[in-house]
Amino acid sequence: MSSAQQSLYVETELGALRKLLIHSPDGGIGKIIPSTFQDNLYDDIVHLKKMQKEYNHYVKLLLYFLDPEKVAYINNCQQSASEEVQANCFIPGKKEYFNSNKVLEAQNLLEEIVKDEKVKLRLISAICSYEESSLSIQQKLEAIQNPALLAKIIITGILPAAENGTGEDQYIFPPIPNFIFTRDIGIMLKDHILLSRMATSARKRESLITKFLALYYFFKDTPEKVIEIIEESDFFLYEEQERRQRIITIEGGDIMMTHPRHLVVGCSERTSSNAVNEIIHTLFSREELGIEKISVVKIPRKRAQMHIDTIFTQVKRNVWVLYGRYSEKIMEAENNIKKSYLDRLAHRADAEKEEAPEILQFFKKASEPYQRNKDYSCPNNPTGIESLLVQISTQDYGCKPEDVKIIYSGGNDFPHDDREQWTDSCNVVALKEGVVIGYDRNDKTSEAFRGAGFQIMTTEQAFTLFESGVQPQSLENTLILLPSAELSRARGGSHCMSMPLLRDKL
Ligand SMILES: NC(=[NH2+])NCCC[C@H](N)C(=O)O
Repeated sequence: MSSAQQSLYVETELGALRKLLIHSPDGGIGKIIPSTFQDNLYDDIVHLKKMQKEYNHYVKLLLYFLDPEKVAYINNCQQSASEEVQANCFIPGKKEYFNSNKVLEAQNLLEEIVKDEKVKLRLISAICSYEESSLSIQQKLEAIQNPALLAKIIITGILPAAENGTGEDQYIFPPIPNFIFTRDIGIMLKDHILLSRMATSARKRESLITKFLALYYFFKDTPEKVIEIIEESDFFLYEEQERRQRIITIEGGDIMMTHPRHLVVGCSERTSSNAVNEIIHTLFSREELGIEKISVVKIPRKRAQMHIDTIFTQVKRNVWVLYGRYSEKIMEAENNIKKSYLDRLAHRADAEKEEAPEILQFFKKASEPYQRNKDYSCPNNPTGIESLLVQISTQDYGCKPEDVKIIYSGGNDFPHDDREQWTDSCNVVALKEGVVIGYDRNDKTSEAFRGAGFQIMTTEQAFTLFESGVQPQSLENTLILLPSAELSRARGGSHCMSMPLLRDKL
């Protein structure tokens, strides 16, 4: 077992975070133009430098918790007289980059694997054929001897002037601006990884890169732990229409290991129903995973709620943050109030009654051998998302029903609930149980956290606290707020920006 492999394990959303995969906003993002941001799954063009600055707060916060020595290194760089050194310590590929083996940067790992000539050639040919590049582009890439540069080009799609002989930077591939959302590219299920199968062409190169990282870095010696789910072998015999129905797409934002025996899977704009079906079969058949229960959360296919982690995330065993409009408990009443409000705002299509999310559960005892044709569906499904969350807290974690707290986006107060869900109020990642990262712009949600007994602090305040000697791991019940003016425009929060690789067991 390689050392990378030994330390990969995630069985909850809450255990103290020890290692994760991230990707810092790269130059490709700065090349998106107004006519392409939608195709790139953004809702605006962003100011790259400001976005990177905001992201650096996130990185530094992660380091305080996961790798404090690197914070000392970064602080040191910040004191340098050279602005370049100050900036470079956050830029992957630069010699000043902090290089942590706890907060892993995808670009660095890519750099690592392309040092192997065989892997390099394979990856280049896979990407060039996916992107339909010319032979000459492929040859230019093959000729690059600097692995850091190659990794950067593969991600940003920009071949610098010095490498292409034309005297100008050349855009050889489209950017992959959503690669910052490492949550979506793969999912750790205990010591296995389930590879995603991105739903949109804007994110397919990310899947390809992730597959290479899984096979040639993380699971180099144990490829059997890499789980891939693809369409059946006769898929290509069907007509277009039929094929569309059978397609398998999976994105990590729809998959949560909420408990070592319980997996929650979203069926959404991004994760297809066929995929959900196959996930159930595949994971139940992998008895070594010990997954007994799979809850499927079917949500309407909407941009604003493209994955289930845009609707809810877990904060503590008994605490969740949820978009109230999707809670069956308040949906009915809320719908009526909103309808009258929206009606007054002229003919808004969304004034129509919301489509309700639906929960389906499947159960297989770990000791029972798996049978493909057996029906594992459960008879009494939770009536909606809120009941599911309460069920996880009470049945899986043994909390008392009266102790379960649901914190609602925007305090469940319209229109703040909708506004703040849009800027990822429900998308928080736990650094440890009860200590989560959110966005500073979601004021009403922060108030709701405060009301539920959490202290709220900005990253700046957290850093000052840690510098004064408070141990990050000693924090309890805290929501830490990231600056988010630019980051939030990419339509993802801290949960999306993290792919946990190692968490303590609870
Ligand atoms: N897990 C998540 N919610 N990820 C958010 C991804 C946002 C990204 N712009 C996309 O549309 O793909």
